[in-house]
Amino acid sequence: MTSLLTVDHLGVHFSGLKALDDVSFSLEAGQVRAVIGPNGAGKTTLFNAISGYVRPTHGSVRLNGAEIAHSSPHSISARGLRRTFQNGGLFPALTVLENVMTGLHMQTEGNFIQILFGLRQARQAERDAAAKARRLLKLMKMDQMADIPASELSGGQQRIVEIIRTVASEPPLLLLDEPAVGLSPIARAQMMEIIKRLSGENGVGILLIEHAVELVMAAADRILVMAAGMRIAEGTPAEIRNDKTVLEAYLGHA
Ligand SMILES: Nc1ncnc2c1ncn2[C@@H]1O[C@H](COP(=O)(O)OP(=O)(O)OP(=O)(O)O)[C@@H](O)[C@H]1O
Repeated sequence: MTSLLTVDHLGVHFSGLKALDDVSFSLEAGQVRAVIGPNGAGKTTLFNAISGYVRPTHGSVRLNGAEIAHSSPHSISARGLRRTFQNGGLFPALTVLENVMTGLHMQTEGNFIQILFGLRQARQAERDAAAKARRLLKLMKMDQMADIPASELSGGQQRIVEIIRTVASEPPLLLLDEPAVGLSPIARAQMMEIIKRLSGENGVGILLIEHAVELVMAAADRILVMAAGMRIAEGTPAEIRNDKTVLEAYLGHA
């Protein structure tokens, strides 16, 4: 069976430095895979190489079996792989609802001609988009924030809205870069619930970089551990917790 995402012997070299060295793994629909490792392990480089922001030196990345390793970020995104960034911003002056609706426009841009020539249909499309955005916000327990400007949200709430905006277009594959960084314990629990719901109920494949070990252990189905650009371990949370190489290389004790 073809996996949703297959990363095969992927390498990224920066003038001699092997930021990513021969990394392989796969991700299935409905699965959450975490990537962990100390600073400089190559996690961000891995994300950049998968999403087209960095050109791989070696190896391949396949999305539903189709090679995407040398495609542009735009074309990779159009094929259904979406990502968030560590400092990805919302539009501060727009309301939470409007921000989520910007994520839906990707789906409706095919209706451009309709928008030009059929104002009535366009208004209906806009109403449908607003209703869908509200449904999503309600599902993620953010509906009470819908009509306030994004600038008035806390950092953690902004991150949650950014994820809702990213998933509004229903991508089959989502890359989340440190979704829980700087979140309060409550927001962290909410984030974990959102991640589980997206994968479990909506079947989204999720790849996430995360330093919060408790979130990783609770939310991930499988974990990839990296150090110095290389994959040093791969397995279920229970396997990783007891892996001697991981304890030595990552957690600093055995
Ligand atoms: N554009 C670049 N040019 C040269 N070296 C780079 C570039 N991007 C990353 N590196 C180097 O590649 C290595 C891996 O960096 P990367 O940012 O992928 O690690 P990381 O695991 O994401 O770290 P962190 O947890 O600190 O974000 C580091 O040594 C980094 O300095």
